Amino acid sequence: MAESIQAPMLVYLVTGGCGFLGEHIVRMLLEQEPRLRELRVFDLHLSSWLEELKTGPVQVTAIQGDVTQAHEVAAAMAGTHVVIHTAGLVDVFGRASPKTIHEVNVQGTQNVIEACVQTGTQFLVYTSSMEVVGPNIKGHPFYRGNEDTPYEIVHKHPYPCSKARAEQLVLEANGRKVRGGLPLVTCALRPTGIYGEGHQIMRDFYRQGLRLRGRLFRAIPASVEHGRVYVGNVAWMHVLVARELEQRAGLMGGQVYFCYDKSPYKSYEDFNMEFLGPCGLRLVGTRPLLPYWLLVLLATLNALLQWLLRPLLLYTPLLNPYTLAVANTTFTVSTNKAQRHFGYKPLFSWEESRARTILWVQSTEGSGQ
Ligand SMILES: NC(=O)C1=CN([C@@H]2O[C@H](COP(=O)(O)OP(=O)(O)OC[C@H]3O[C@@H](n4cnc5c(N)ncnc54)[C@H](O)[C@@H]3O)[C@@H](O)[C@H]2O)C=CC1
Ligand SMILES: C[C@H](CCCC(C)(C)O)[C@H]1CC[C@H]2[C@@H]3[C@H](O)CC4=CC(=O)CC[C@]4(C)[C@H]3CC[C@]12C
Repeated sequence: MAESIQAPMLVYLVTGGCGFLGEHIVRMLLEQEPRLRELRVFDLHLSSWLEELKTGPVQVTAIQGDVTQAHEVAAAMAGTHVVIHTAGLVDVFGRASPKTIHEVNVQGTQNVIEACVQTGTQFLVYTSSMEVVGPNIKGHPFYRGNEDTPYEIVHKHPYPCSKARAEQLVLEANGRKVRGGLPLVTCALRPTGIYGEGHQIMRDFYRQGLRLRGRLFRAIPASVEHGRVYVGNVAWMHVLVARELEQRAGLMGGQVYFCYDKSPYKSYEDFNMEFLGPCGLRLVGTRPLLPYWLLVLLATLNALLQWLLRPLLLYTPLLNPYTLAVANTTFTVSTNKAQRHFGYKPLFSWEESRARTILWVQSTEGSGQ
């Protein structure tokens, strides 16, 4: 992508551009990519906020489509230079079947890769996940790990299985010849747990706390650390990778990068309190109120109930054996690979990320957002 002093010429496509992360990527591209001529936003469900973006200098094209449909993906991608593939089915609660998760996350990604080859799109940035590495089902801690830290990867749950397979497909596709004969350059980003404006689970905890007269009850020991990353910084890393892939194809092609910033390492619940506390909630207990064995029992019961009730209704509580294992296992990332390879520095400080998230949580009260 040669630097141009003339009219902007690049066409980008963001799959899943109407989701939590996707919206931030779309807005960030419009703010931070001066070479953009057209931005295509491809999603199963188009959001109304896209309309307001259509009045700016960049042509924003909304495309309602399904990544599992190869022809829809290929049609949307014709003539694009870069694709940021963020669409995915994020489900660790049993809302979707393992088959559907596989179709969207794995087959959908395969369709994006084949469309790159078919249409001549040369740069592909994939939103992977830390879940590709862990936590594993044995509960082994990953403490301040980086992209090269050895870790026993054991997947059973459909979501991490699908993200791992999709990431592998993306990395293996690096170097394939696309239409016109140039090599495909791919790269995968692995965010830890993302937070920020639009984070639905945060909003759900907030509402639950309001219902419980301003209280949440500690379930996880404060000593279990989680790595979290602000959505604006995740979006910024995507934009930067997309921008740098051509110049640094040899270095970055086929690589994975953890997505990180300077958010503090804390337990899942203590981290959420950084935002929910200033919104008037309080976390009750310095230690978990229930013993761990009882939580395991409740989680197992929930899984059993989900299975029994499935013919009648979808029972999808937050607590299940998988979410309990993830929440109860230390998983923190400490790396500078993205900084070394393409000069990434978080765009938003921790203070700013926190302030923005608090404002958003406050704005969701009674707003039905
Ligand atoms: N939320 C998190 O903490 C993390 C998310 N990720 C990854 O980031 C990506 C985005 O996740 P979120 O924004 O949190 O989820 P989200 O559910 O808010 O966004 C996903 C978007 O993909 C779209 N989509 C789903 N199925 C589709 C299909 N068949 N065709 C076209 N579009 C489809 C949805 O409509 C939605 O707009 C996912 O790939 C996820 O695996 C990775 C690490 C952490
Ligand atoms: C829902 C969990 C917290 C509730 C625990 C309880 C019931 C004891 O209070 C969440 C704890 C950790 C979350 C996951 C983590 O942030 C990593 C993720 C990465 C992704 O790619 C997708 C989302 C998620 C799996 C995230 C999901 C919610 C938690 C399990």
